Amino acid sequence: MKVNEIILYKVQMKMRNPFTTSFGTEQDRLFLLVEAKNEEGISGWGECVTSERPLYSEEFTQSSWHMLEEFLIPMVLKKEIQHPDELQEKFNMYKRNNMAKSTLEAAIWDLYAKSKGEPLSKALGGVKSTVEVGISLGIEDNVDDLLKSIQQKTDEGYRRIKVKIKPGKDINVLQQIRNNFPDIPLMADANSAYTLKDIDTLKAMDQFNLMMIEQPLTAGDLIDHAKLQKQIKTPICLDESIHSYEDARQAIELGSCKIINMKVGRVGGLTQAKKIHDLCEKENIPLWCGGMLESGIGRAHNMAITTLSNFKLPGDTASSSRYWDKDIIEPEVVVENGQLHVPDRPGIGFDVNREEIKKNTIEMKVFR
Ligand SMILES: O=C(O)CCC(=O)C1=CC=C[C@@H](O)[C@@H]1C(=O)O
Ligand SMILES: [Mg+2]
Repeated sequence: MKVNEIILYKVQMKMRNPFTTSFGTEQDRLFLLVEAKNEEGISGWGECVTSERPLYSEEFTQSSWHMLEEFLIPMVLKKEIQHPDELQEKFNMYKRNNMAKSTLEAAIWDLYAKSKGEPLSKALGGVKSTVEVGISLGIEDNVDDLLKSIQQKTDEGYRRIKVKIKPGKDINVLQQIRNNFPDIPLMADANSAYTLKDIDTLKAMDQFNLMMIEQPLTAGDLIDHAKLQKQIKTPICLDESIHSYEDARQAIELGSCKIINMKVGRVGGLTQAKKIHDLCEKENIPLWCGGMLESGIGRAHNMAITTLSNFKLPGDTASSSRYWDKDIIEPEVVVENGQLHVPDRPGIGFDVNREEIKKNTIEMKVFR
């Protein structure tokens, strides 16, 4: 397979509602798309999950644009590629910058699957045709609004509710949620807002029968999470601490977590995600697929990877309409009774809406 042309798009789309976590609020998404075309004019698509500012990790949208333009695209353009797995080794001469790497690699995976006439889920080794999903709710100014959102999303059939917590908005919030929803599958994402000094608060969360607490401590940490896991009942799920296969291996060996939130962009692409998936399956560490407020292209890739056997817990891949007045794919992603039907058409299985992409593109560059 040879990639004849690559187009890099910088896209600006306003989400329907602001999304607040312990490290900030986002509503105007500024992200990148990569379109990779082969000799037959077939296009594969990938989405970069960075934000405009490096709040989640060290990467941000402009850093990814530079990485792709200067280093990664030239490694792929006009080169013969037998299989997308080859890219991880090529890209690893450059340190980290996983979200930038993942954008291009995902586009090549989509193109590879399309050129074989195979759904991306199948090309990845997926075994499911439907996947269960939950929803991630941002921090609300007042708990009543949060309780209303939980009721609405539970009524819509989402299989688990993820709420964001931070010091001062944790025990009181979780208590009110449990007072109103004693039995719903519930988890909390701290986005690294705590330290071991908060051990009493973190222990107190054991009373709420949470499915997990996601990334309570510093991004990148494994040691303190291992100490914490020994002191609390609630399973720890890691997100911002797992950037590679090695991180996952060490986290499992240290006992830093019992669950991992898989984000294809954070780990550098679908090939690395598969490797981590297989390790976790062997070590009985269940996965679920996290989200990064993606458009439909990133959402489609998330659906495909979630079909692998060890994605055992509902992820964050909610409906397009949760985020966008109009998504850039057709049909849009629609959750029905807490489930997504994975398309069995070639590649990501959705058509891109070029008009919608053009309308939202603020910059683009064609590489031939
Ligand atoms: O709905 C989604 O796409 C998930 C949103 C979500 O929970 C997150 C998005 C981006 C970074 C984080 O704030 C957070 C997460 O940690 O999972
Ligand atoms: Mg998280």
